[in-house]
Amino acid sequence: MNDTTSETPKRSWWRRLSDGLKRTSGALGTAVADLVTKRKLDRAMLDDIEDVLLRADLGTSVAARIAEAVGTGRYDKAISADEVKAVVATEVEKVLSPVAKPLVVEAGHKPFVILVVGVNGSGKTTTIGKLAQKFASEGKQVMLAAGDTFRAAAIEQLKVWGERTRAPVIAGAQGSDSASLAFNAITAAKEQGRDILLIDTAGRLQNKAELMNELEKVVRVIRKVDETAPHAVLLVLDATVGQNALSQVEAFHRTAGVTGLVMTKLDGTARGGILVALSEKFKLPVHFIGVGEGVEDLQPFAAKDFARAIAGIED
Ligand SMILES: Nc1nc2c(ncn2[C@@H]2O[C@H](COP(=O)(O)OP(=O)(O)OP(=O)(O)O)[C@@H](O)[C@H]2O)c(=O)[nH]1
Repeated sequence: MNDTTSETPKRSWWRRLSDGLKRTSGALGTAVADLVTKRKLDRAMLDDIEDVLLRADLGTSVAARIAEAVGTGRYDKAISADEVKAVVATEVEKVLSPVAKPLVVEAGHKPFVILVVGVNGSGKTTTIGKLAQKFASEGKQVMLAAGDTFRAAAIEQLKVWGERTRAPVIAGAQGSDSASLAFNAITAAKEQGRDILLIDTAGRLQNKAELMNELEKVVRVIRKVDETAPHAVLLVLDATVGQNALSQVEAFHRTAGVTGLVMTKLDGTARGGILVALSEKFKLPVHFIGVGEGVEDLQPFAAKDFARAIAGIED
């Protein structure tokens, strides 16, 4: 039946997810299929499978574990690509299950302050828009702070989200001090009794000390108004940067104390396994993933769905 309107939201998200991850799952699936045809399983085949997994950026320890699991009980036997995919899905899910955690807005903070950080163009504004929409639909009073004071377009983009979600936007002039803007925003959110304050920040490269110091200052200044804040620090990562994501996590975690990750643009890479490598290494909660340009393409992260999609298992 081709009636897509009867699809449940879950089903349509699965479609978006598996289509979005096609580059990774397609590359993986084709390479595995090539390896297993007309051969019996031996050490050389397992090494080749491990290489394929490394090329998808799953990381050395996860790739080795999967190869080991594929080999268990199967030496000298024929093996199908589907069997390998099933093992990949099972092992990837084991890594991801402990980190797949929703973003929880704890009671007792008014406002609950969420600082959104990351490099240029990683998808911070899209993430803020999505979160503002979600919280507003739950009846929460949201406020936005346009802490990316470098780019006029970023301030405008946030204002559009403010209008859409009926959230007031605290913004300064282009080039104004982002720490004082954060200070003003949290003060205003307190005075107005807003439930949640989402603070955008300028995109910055993790190796630019000056900008990272500025981010440190933003956090310090926020704490002057509420010493328990920020209550969540979300690092938005662009999956297409590959291994560079590892050093981004390290640097932003050191500077701002990241509490959770959002990974966007998984549709733009054949190396979507980077999310698995990051999870294995840092064990930071993963809240959302993005598999396309639209705000509906950013959804809460579910370990099992992701593991099946990346392994190329059809629902
Ligand atoms: N293909 C794809 N594009 C995405 C995804 N998430 C965001 N984008 C696009 O990436 C671009 C940058 O997203 P923004 O949300 O503006 O990123 P930002 O981090 O706020 O950017 P700066 O303000 O430049 O730091 C936009 O064109 C988005 O539509 C995704 O999951 N997949």
